[in-house]
Amino acid sequence: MDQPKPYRELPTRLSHGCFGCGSENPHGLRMIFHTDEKSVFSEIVIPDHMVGWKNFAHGGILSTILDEIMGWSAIYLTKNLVLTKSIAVDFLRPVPVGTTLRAEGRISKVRSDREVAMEGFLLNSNGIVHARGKGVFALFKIDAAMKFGIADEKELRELERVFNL
Ligand SMILES: CCCCCCCC(=O)SCCNC(=O)CCNC(=O)[C@H](O)C(C)(C)COP(=O)(O)OP(=O)(O)OC[C@H]1O[C@@H](n2cnc3c(N)ncnc32)[C@H](O)[C@@H]1OP(=O)(O)O
Repeated sequence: MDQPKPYRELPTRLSHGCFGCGSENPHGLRMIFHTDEKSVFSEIVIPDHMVGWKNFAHGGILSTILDEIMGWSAIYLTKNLVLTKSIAVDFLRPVPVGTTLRAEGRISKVRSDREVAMEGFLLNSNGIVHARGKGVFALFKIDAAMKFGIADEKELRELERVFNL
């Protein structure tokens, strides 16, 4: 009999246009996320058209992936919606386009009910870290998210339902 997997996919495949995770954005990264309940992770192959220097992924794209993984980690692990307040990225090794990367995010410190510090990592298939990020995210309950216009009400209610926000 198959053993249950120690992780599961997050229900983030909602039809929206986010550059990082939107299933309906043909120009985006279309990231899919999994969790082991302590962190959130995603496997991604950076397409050729996101190149910077020859063969190396553009640093802005790597920063976006770190923002996205930290953002979804913050949503899932704190049960709030988020807006990025700040991120800082260390680019440690170039990332060749076309190779599989693993992005991982986790909580660094919950600072208040309105703010969390996160950390994120981009690793190659041997577990070597190519970039790491630190981010501060504003936390929003559904009503505040509605007031801020983060998404339309239908989408927010769907997020509230699937993530038990
Ligand atoms: C899908 C998941 C993927 C995530 C990855 C992608 C994420 C992104 O790219 S997000 C886009 C980039 N980030 C942004 O655009 C954020 C821009 N920044 C902002 O909007 C602001 O700086 C913000 C809201 C974070 C903090 O605002 P700031 O001015 O410091 O707040 P502050 O002055 O204390 O409060 C202003 C008002 O907002 C309210 N407010 C601020 N923060 C919150 C909060 N967390 N919850 C509820 N209300 C809040 C305050 O109560 C206050 O309301 P009022 O005027 O009625 O008194």
